[in-house]
Amino acid sequence: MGLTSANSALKPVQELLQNGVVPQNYIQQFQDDSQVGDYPLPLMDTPTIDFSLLLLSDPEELAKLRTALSSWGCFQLVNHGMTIKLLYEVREMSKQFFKLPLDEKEKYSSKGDSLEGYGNDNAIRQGNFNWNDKLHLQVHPEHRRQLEFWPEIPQHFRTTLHEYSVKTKEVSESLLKAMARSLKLEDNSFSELWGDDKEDIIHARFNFYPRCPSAKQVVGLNAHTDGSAITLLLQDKEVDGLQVLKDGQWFRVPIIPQALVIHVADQLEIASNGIFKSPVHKVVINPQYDRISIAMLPLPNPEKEIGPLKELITEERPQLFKRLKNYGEFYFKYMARLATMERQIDMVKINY
Ligand SMILES: O=C(O)CCC(=O)C(=O)O
Ligand SMILES: [Fe+2]
Repeated sequence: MGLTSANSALKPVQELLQNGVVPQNYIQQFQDDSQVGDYPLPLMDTPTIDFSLLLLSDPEELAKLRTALSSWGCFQLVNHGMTIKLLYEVREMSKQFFKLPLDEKEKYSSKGDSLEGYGNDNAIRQGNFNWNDKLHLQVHPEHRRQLEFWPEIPQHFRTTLHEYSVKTKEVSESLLKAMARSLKLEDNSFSELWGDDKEDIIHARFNFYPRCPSAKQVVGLNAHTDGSAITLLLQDKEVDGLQVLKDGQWFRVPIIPQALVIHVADQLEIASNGIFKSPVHKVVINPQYDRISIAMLPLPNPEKEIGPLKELITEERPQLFKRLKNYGEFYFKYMARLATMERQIDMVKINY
């Protein structure tokens, strides 16, 4: 990689348009029109799942959940108990952080090859770059927080993120139980895989997608699956852009302001022996409006070996994935494969 491209890879995307020209690294070679940002795509019509009914083990809601997890691999979760005020504050503080002057944000820049901090992933990408800046923070367990990456401006950032992390943990634990129940398994079947309650991990990824006059030529996040167990995504309340792939067709994910978009991620697809699907998704860019999103990513402790649950391995459904530790490391190592639309998780299949 030459000096210029290395520099523009590391420079925040937000700073790239000062001379009005999109750097070549960011220009995508789309194979067909349906890949382009404003192509009219159908809306994802997966059902909305009511968290309060899952807590009551409502049989219809559990059946809806199971269908959503094994078809789309994602759904919209409502009545999750997070207040409108909390969701408002999380979205607001994200917007305010990315609006800060560059030198203020750079106090929290990622160092070396650390995942945490402010910056973008483009330095580790081969192929075309993403029109996305991020702030990545590990929020759980609390004793592993690296507070030097946690913004002090806006003022309530740290306390609000703490509150949001605690709620995320509650919701994700209950969701994993409901997911197990939807397969007629013991409540703790998935969560036991994650390891000690104090050592399981949650990362937060704040995404910022600056508006771009050449929106049709760039991509916010290239097609990918998430490397966590599940993802709880808070989308921008006004600007859409998230798309999910199902049976070879892209669908737009509608905005439901009070909902969380829940994705099955790779480590849950592995644990469910492939019954639940980790969906390929991507983000397109808006020519007029900036977009934010906040992805909360619960995952097992990397020390813990994970693999398909014994109860889900049968003669009709033989073991699909290998057992392994530290899926995250593997996921990042093969990140570049995303450009070819191959999922990293397919490489840990027994018959790969
Ligand atoms: O911005 C979005 O809607 C999706 C973000 C996402 O896919 C991610 O952070 O992994
Ligand atoms: Fe994602």
